[in-house]
Formats: sequence, structure tokens, C-alpha cells
Amino acid sequence: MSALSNHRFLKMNGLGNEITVLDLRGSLHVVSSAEARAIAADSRSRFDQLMVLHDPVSPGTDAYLRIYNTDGTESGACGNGTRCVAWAMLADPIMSRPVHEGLVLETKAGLLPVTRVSDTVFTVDMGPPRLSWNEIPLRDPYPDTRAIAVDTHIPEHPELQSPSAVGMGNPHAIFWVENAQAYDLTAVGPKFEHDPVFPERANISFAEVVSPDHVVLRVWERGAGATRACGSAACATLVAGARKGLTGRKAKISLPGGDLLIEWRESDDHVLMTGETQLEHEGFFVPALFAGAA
Ligand SMILES: N[C@@H](CCC[C@H](N)C(=O)O)C(=O)O
Repeated sequence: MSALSNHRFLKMNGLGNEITVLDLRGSLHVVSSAEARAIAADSRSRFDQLMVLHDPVSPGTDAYLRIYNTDGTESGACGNGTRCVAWAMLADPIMSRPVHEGLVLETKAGLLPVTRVSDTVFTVDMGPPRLSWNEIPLRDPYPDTRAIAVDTHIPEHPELQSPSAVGMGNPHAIFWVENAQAYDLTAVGPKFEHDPVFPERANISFAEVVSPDHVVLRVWERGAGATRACGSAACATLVAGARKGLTGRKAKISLPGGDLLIEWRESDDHVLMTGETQLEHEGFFVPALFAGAA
């Protein structure tokens, strides 16, 4: 029987980005790719990202997070999911413990300090953007210009060329377009996600600048497909927009699921993301879910 059988989970969302939160603190179990896919396949626990809490690793942190996409692959960052985890650690009657309000979470990509703005609104310090080609990562060296633009295109859309590339603990490519609604994400997204220029694949964004402090964004997520919101993509977009002179260092990023406020702080180069979280329901994994999943 899987260690996850009968285990409690929370189904949440961050602006419609579907998040399942699982608390494995106190356990040595590491969710396998097959277990993550099985959890994603069930309608009660369906997710774009599965956020798994483990015991803290580095001194001064409150939990270590493993983040899984729908396809079972792991990511170093998920902004919307991090806000959901913070809510669970502070407000869920079972997951919350008497911790201080200023949480510090850790992922394989680094530290994520979180502060609570109101009951359901949190700010995540997503850290500094990664702008060199080997940190994003890209296949080939690119000079660090005002906005790194990578050479990728698909024949069906000759206008979609040279997206900005930014790492936010995960790889992002941003196309600057006149109308973000004009693209069929399911047709175009996977082609760019798997472009060999991105050795670890990439999250693909279509960004429409409304004004220097407002961008409309649609995102095809690596390993999860079209989602209603992607926090790290919103951060990457603001950074790339500011470097290109299209936006200021603070902007509202409007996604299909709602708005995120993003600030690229001048004093320490960190990117701050503020937005809502919502609890949908709690549940328990039925043992049959993991039949055949190692
Ligand atoms: N939705 C997330 C990003 C999730 C990770 C991504 N799909 C990846 O594999 O890089 C967010 O809110 O940041």
C-alpha cells in the first residue's frame, strides 16, 4: 500500500492556477512521478501543480517544498502554489502549527520568504531573476543584453520570434504580442516548450503591454499546459518588460484567473509577487488511486 493512501490533501487555487497541497512533514516519503500523475488524474485532487511540504532542510526555513507538474516532472518554483502553501501553514486547522507569520520556504531553486498581506493575500519574495544563459537555462551562450532574446520560431507564426528569456527558478520565454488572446495556446505552446533552444523545456508566455504598469498575459506551462495563472511567468514578464523598457519595475499582470501585482525591487534585485489564494476543499487519497503507481 502506498504511504499516500488515506493521506489528507487540500485542493486550492491561486487565481485559478489549480494547486493541490500535501503535507509530508514528519515522513521520509518522496512522491514519485507516477504517484504525482495518479493524484493529478483524479478529479478531486486534480492540479496544475502539486505542492508537497517536507521537513525544513536549511536553518531558518519553515519547510522544504517539492513541486510537481501534471505530467509528474518537478519544478524549482511555483509562485501561486507557494502562496497556497503559506495559507495552509498559517490557517489550515490541521496543517498550521504555531509558526510566525513571516514564513521562509525552500525549494531546489532557493529560498522563498512569504509575508501575509490579509487573510487570503500573500506576497512571495521570488528572489532575483536568473538572466545568464546557463542559469535560465538556454542551449547556447547569449550575450546579456537589455533583454535576452532567443532565436526560436515556428513556420506557422513567422511573427513569433525572439522571445525574451528569464529564469525564475524555472525557465520562461516571453513573446511580446499585440493581442495576447490571438494565439491558440494548445497549438503553439507545446512547440515552443519543446524547442531545443530550451534544454530543460520552458514555460511559454504571450504578453500584451497595455501600459507601463499593466500587462495582459496568457501562459502555456511546461509540464502542465494552459493554466489560468502562472506566478513565476508574471514575474519573468515584468523583469523582461522592464529590461526592454516596455514596463516600469512594478506592474499589474492580468491573467485569465485574475491579477497579480509584481515588483522588481531595485534595492536588492528581488522580484515580489502579491496575489490571492483560495481553498476549494479538503480530501483523502483513496488507496486505489495508487494501484500501479510506484
Ligand atoms: N504555475 C506556477 C509555475 C509552475 C511551474 C512550471 N510549470 C514549471 O515547470 O516550470 C507558478 O505559479 O509559478
